[in-house]
Amino acid sequence: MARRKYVVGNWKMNGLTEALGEAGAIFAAARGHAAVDVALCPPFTLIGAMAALPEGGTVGGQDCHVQASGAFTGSVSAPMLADAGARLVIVGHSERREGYGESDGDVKAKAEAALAAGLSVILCVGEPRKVRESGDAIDYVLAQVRQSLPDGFDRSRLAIAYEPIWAIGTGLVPTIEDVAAMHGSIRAALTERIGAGAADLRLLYGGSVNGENAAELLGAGDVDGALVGGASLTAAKFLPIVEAAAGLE
Ligand SMILES: O=C(CO)COP(=O)(O)O
Repeated sequence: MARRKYVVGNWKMNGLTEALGEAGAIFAAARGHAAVDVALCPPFTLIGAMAALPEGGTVGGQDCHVQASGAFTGSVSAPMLADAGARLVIVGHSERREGYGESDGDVKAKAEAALAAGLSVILCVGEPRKVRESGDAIDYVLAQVRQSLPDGFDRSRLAIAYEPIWAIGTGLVPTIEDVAAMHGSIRAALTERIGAGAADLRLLYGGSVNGENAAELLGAGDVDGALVGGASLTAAKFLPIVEAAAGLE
């Protein structure tokens, strides 16, 4: 099974109703690139409206609770995301792991809850700067992959995003060789775990991806797409990344 390129925008805590125009422009242009899967993950408040845009497009959440419902003030469950029109959810983003103390076990439970609700999952992993500098980045990330991977999953509904924490929002990116080495190692760890089917899983790179560096990053070995933060907020910045992915098909 050939892996289709996958370009996903993570809007983080950005976006009011007026930003839906950018989403509409992104979805409309993305239709012209049939070989690339494009999705946007806005804040919870915009999911329903974005999923209902006439341009049509794939919409996701940025987090979900492990339970389907209950007394969890302020939380949103995976079935609620699906009900609002989301088709996927990001779990284990470093801003959740670091900012909200989410463990690998929590991330695994969230991924399982999302899959059970019929959503696709983008499971994030990535090392802090100190770990990169100490030379242990691959071991660190593989431990995250092994411990946060859901038990038993449909390969078409799980993607892994490698996002080195020091590259997020900083303008810094690893070398292409380091990206390829990390993605190759993640693929090998997945193969150990689930066998040859690991070749079907999409591995995304995230961290300061923009229109200028996208073609090179997306062309690295075992890189099947990008998880984009800042450059996903406008069509002008995001579409060049989609075009770079399309150019690699
Ligand atoms: O965290 C990210 C996407 O999830 C990456 O963010 P930036 O693209 O802004 O570096």
